[in-house]
Amino acid sequence: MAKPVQIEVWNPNGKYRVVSTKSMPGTRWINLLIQQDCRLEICTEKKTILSVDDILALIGDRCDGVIGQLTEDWGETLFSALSKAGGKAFSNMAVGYNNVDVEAANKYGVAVGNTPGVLTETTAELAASLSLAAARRIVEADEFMRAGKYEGWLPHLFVGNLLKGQTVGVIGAGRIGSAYARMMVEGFKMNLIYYDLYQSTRLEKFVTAYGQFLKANGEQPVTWKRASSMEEVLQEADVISLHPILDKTTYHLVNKERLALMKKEAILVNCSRGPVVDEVALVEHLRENPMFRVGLDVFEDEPYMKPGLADMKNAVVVPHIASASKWTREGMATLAALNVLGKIKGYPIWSNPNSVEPFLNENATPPAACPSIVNSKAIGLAVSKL
Ligand SMILES: NC(=O)c1ccc[n+]([C@@H]2O[C@H](COP(=O)([O-])OP(=O)(O)OC[C@H]3O[C@@H](n4cnc5c(N)ncnc54)[C@H](O)[C@@H]3O)[C@@H](O)[C@H]2O)c1
Ligand SMILES: O=C(O)[C@H](O)CO
Repeated sequence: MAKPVQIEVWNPNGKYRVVSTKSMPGTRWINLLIQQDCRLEICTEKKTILSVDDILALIGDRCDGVIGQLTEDWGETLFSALSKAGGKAFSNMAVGYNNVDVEAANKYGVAVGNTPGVLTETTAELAASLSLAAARRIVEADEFMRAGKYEGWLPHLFVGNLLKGQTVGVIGAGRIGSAYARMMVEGFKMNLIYYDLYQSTRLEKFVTAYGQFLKANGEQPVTWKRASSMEEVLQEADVISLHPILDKTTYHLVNKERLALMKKEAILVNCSRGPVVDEVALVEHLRENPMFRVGLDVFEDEPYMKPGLADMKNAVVVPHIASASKWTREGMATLAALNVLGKIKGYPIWSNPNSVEPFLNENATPPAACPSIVNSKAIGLAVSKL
């Protein structure tokens, strides 16, 4: 039997019981739920990753909706329990939902929400930060200073890579990949090569226009190319950033063979999901190629790193913080809460889940719609006319 878990209760007499498996930033999401007659229960357990049993205990015998986290395993067991408890809605507080078995949710008619759009720039900025940190060896240099090893300026001290005029490669040029590409092209005047299953005309137009602007100002224009294979990006780019979703097609997309195609002094950045890279192969590649560098926000077996990675001077590693700006995290909480609330209230789904700004305006009542439900078609939800 599932153990009881610690909770904090808001609006105890609310009609709808909504559970959040974690405390989330900001208070707007809490206020939106309690103003709409929800009794909100927030799990306050100290452990970071809740087990399926912990979540079963939270769902209990009556629950209208759950806001959950990307660290949780939302499959058959949880959706069946939620449906049995009368639940209609689940939302990840994340844009990625590879932790959710959507087919299982469909089977029980449970809506699955995610939080696109609000993370785009914040995540792209972290990918850009990791690119720079790796190119200019910032972490190594910081450790050196703190260890009291600096004895004065030297011509060879922490020499890294100049980005200007080099080629940035983006694999997965969706919302975040495109935002990152624009930052690197505009900020550092890099040429772009990208690979995606779909053409990104907006991105191509942006680079063309910026190239024309540079040329008109007497500067070297930037260029773009849509690669016909991922291998082409790996071979040509100097800095490569990974931004696809994680699914069967992207698992170990970067493996031993593909690492071998990359330039010896290339930089690889991963802010998508850990299993997109074969981390064991990566550690071996880093060991054998000391001029090759990586910037990693995500890991194959989070929260762990594969043996040897932590010892690599040519790796910059941070703990899955790409979306960690205050505005973004509060926005994610708001979108996740409104996905659950909207479904409970019987609202239709928002017509453009890539454009969620109306839900984020603190000074206005949010639209009567669910911002982003990934299985809306499968469970037959109507689209909002707003
Ligand atoms: N590290 C973090 O904190 C963090 C933050 C936000 C998002 N993410 C991850 O980033 C992912 C992307 O987010 P997004 O909002 O840009 O999503 P998105 O759907 O806008 O972009 C994903 C892109 O990947 C492409 N793609 C899918 N399969 C591919 C393949 N096999 N090869 C090449 N491209 C492929 C898609 O066509 C799409 O353009 C999320 O699913 C999530 O896993 C991580
Ligand atoms: O998918 C997401 O939204 C992220 O990984 C959370 O930061």
